[in-house]
Amino acid sequence: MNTVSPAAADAPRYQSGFGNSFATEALPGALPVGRNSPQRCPYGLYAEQLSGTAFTALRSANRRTWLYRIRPAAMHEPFRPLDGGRLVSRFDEVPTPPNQLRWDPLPLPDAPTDFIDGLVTMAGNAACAIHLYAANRPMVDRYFYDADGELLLVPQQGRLRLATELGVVEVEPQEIAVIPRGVRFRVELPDGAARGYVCENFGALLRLPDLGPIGSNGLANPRDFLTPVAAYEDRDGPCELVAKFAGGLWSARMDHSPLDVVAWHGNYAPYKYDLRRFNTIGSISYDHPDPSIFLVLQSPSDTPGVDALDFVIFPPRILAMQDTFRPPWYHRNVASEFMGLIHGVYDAKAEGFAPGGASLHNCMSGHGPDAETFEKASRADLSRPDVITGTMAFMFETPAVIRPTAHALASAQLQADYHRCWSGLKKYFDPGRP
Ligand SMILES: O=C(O)Cc1cc(O)ccc1O
Ligand SMILES: [Fe+2]
Repeated sequence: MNTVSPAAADAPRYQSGFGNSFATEALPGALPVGRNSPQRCPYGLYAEQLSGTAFTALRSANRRTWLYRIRPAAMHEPFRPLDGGRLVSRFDEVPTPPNQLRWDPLPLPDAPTDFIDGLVTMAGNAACAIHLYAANRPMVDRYFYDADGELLLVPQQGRLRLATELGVVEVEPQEIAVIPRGVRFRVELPDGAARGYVCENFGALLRLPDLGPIGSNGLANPRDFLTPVAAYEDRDGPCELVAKFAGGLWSARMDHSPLDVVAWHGNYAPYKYDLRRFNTIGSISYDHPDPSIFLVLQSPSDTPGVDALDFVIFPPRILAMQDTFRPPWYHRNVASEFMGLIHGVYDAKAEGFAPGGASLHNCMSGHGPDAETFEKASRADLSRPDVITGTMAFMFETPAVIRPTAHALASAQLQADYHRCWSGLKKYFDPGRP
């Protein structure tokens, strides 16, 4: 039998809310009533629990989902090692230089390349791995899951259609998707080719930050997070299941699609978010605030107030601060900052930071606006607000040093002359002129 449920074939449908307890069924009555594991499930389905946190995690942090599926996830041949290509998990292959680093965009491939084969690891540490992807083929009869971490996908060019066990999520540039650890999925490319960034979060699940004095609304609002409704494919035939497990890739044969979940309920599920919905907050008096006001999602650490990983964006905004150098200040940060640009121009860099490119400013490495931006902003007319439009940059930030891979440091896209963007900064100091 080879059928797909309507939600697997049609435009994706979603349920709204962040971390909610959702319940969804692709066939009426597929969810057991009043219990998770009845002696026999409706429609002859198997019940399976997918746990994303320890069984005993506090209720506020506990995440699990009950799946009602055609066959349990256990049904596959043994995994065998698969060549990981440019995907690496060791971040100690080469010394990490304290240099400011910047890369041009990854070229789109010429050879047929699916999402998995198109992954290139740029950098990482114990908290996360940062990959780029560039692909031009859909995954056909090929499925993937990541046992090492949750995947935060940041498309930069082309849409992704993520057919997952829990339903279909479609994202375009300026939207993000999060696929929980262990959830199986296939990536289709509605626009033929796609490029973007992936942050593989090894730590606590991404969550919305507390808002403190901002109050009960603002930044990324929970209702703008969308989780798919149940959708399944009842497809028999040979396929491949690729796992990322303990740092390596593994491949197993299956004789049916693993996307066979007819109904599910729980709070461990993929979601998407449109970054254009972010409620950006900033200074309306003076000074450029810390970029923590642009925090979308955080992976908390065991130290209150210090995250193991932050996902921050730099969206369109209006700068009206008075007697203020409006772009980011020059700074050195105890945390390490990996940045990408989805669209437009980033306000600290006049040139060289292209959409699809990346930069890395590690712990205590000095950085800030390039010379051209400094000259302009230090003379700008502040009686008028700067309306920054048509841009979307982002940052993955961690307290641990972000270590580039050997491949990233040797890559043709690394800009050898990046440091020169500051070499034109003039010496204005004059002890005789306060
Ligand atoms: O380095 C960067 O461009 C990111 C950044 C932006 C900002 O507004 C303040 C601090 C910071 O690290
Ligand atoms: Fe910075």
